[in-house]
Amino acid sequence: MAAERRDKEAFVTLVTSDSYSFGALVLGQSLRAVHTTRKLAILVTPQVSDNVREQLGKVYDDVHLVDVVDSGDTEKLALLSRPELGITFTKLHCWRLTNYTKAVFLDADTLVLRNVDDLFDKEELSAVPDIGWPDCFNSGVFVFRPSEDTYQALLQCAKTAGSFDGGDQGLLNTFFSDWGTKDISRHLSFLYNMTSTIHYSYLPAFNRFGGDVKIVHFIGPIKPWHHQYDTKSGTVKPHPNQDSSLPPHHMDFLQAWWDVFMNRVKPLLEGQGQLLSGNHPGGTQDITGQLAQLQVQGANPPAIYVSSDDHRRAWERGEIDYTGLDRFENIQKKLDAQIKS
Ligand SMILES: O=c1ccn([C@@H]2O[C@H](COP(=O)(O)OP(=O)(O)O[C@H]3O[C@H](CO)[C@@H](O)[C@H](O)[C@H]3O)[C@@H](O)[C@H]2O)c(=O)[nH]1
Ligand SMILES: [Mn+2]
Repeated sequence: MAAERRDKEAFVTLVTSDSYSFGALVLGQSLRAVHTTRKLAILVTPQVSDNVREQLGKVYDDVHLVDVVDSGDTEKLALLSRPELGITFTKLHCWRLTNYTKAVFLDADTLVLRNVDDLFDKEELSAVPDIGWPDCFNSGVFVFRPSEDTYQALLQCAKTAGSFDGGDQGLLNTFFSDWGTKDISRHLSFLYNMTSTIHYSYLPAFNRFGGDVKIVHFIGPIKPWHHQYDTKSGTVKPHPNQDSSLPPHHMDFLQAWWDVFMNRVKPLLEGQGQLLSGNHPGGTQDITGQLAQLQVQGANPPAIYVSSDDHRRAWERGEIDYTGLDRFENIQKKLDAQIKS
């Protein structure tokens, strides 16, 4: 294919915080690992620190600074138990990347396992059914055509109809409401957005088709970067809140995420002085501990995991109080407070 066309097509993701940036770095490197021929673009908001933006620039061809768009719809987001997701309206900015003729949006919590450049043969709006309500599409992976007109129409739709889940997925399913019925070629195979969650898994189908998964999507509040990684054994350990309920294959995908992180992202970050230097003597380190260090260095520290200096220093040493101060509900509460303020 002509190089000019390839240069006008891009994979696009979004980050509004330093923590999601770990996801974006892994995603970008996973796309490089499967030798994509398309450009990599990322939307970042001013909350992402300068230091992190610089790291993102090592992986992404195009780092676009955008303003936050927030649905502010706390009532509907409460139904979804995810008060933080109003900010995902910021995703709409991807339609403004009009220097590309076609693009594929990927959430920052996705990981690419095989080359998916064939997605650029699809038309707007192509996506995979959502596992919770398969008449809707999941908005973590979709093919679209950047257009200022579409962007304005989406904003208008946000003002008039709004989003039925408070996030971008509800809005996009309202706007592209004929996705379910109009054209079957816009239904992508589940292999392009394999959501593996604790709530639902069709294991026999997984055993039959799982080997062909192209993109895995870590939906839900606990992301790969919240898990612990044991540097001695080179294996990921389940988050204490997920321990007993994870489907077995989920651990393999988490491991795949961490393998990309350790082999392809950590070496990039190591040039960053003290970042990633705080391994716990026992060999266990948690990326959020590294995040805390990143926040100490960053120009605009979100400090969401840090409640006091002592606690912060313990966290940085990798001494994480999983059953006490650092238990998941507390982290979640802090995140919630951060988003409301
Ligand atoms: O604080 C945040 C929250 C989200 N994001 C970005 O927005 C995406 C969507 O959020 P995520 O936490 O991945 O949501 P999911 O757990 O995947 O939940 C679902 O619901 C969301 C809201 O409707 C949709 O955006 C998702 O695609 C859909 O899978 C992320 O991947 C990031 O790219 C941020 O940058 N910062
Ligand atoms: Mn997601």
